[in-house]
Amino acid sequence: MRFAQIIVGPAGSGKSTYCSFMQQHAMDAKRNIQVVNLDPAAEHFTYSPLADIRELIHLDDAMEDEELQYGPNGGLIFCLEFLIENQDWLKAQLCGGEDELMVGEPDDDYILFDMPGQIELFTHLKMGKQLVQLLESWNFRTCVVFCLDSQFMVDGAKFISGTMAALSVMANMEQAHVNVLTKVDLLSSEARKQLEMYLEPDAHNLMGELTIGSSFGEKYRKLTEAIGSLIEDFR
Ligand SMILES: Nc1nc2c(ncn2[C@@H]2O[C@H](COP(=O)(O)OP(=O)(O)OP(=O)(O)O)[C@@H](O)[C@H]2O)c(=O)[nH]1
Repeated sequence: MRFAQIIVGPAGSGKSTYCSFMQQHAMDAKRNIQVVNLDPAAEHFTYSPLADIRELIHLDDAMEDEELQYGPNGGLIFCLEFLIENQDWLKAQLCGGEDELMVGEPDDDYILFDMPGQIELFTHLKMGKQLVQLLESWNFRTCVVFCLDSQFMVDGAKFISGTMAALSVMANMEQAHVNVLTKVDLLSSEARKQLEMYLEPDAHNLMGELTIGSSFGEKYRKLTEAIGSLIEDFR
């Protein structure tokens, strides 16, 4: 059995940093965790990847192609589609050979997949799911790790927004899902205390915070309450 974490989250939320620290932590514990970079626009990261999508296709390839002429977001989607179409490349990196007969059966691998920060790839497009299906067919057990900047968890409106983003990924990917709060070290002591409140949130208190004292909050009270119940149901 092999294991994989699909590391997703908004741009700059700390995905690559998480991968580096996890790999270092594993090394300290005399275990082996490998990282695969699947962000075709990545500029630098501090781990040395087992495989790097930029060797297959770089975002610039899609953006600078005279026929394709993609912008950054369309180009990124194209690159991930290209990866799925050229799955033999990834299989060769992970399984050691392109020929079905030559594919080894590595065991006990633990691989982190560092994904791009465009979360639409995981909230409603199909590439994230297709990647998981491929990994499962190569004997991986997968889970999704959603990185969220903790600064998005220190007031009611940001909490709702961040939680809904995580929930969209969870509903679309249909995988075991772990949320990781990053950059907690950057929070002030007051913000850290507030954060505690959001770790075990009481939906009714949060709704009060959002609806009282603003005309927007009053107007959309019912909608906010419905969103609160939805989040509560998925907890
Ligand atoms: N202080 C602090 N900085 C962090 C932490 N996690 C990430 N950073 C910093 O935040 C910035 C973005 O981190 P990355 O790991 O590159 O984020 P990313 O999600 O991989 O970014 P993209 O691939 O561009 O979406 C870097 O400057 C990191 O050093 C953290 O827990 N604490």
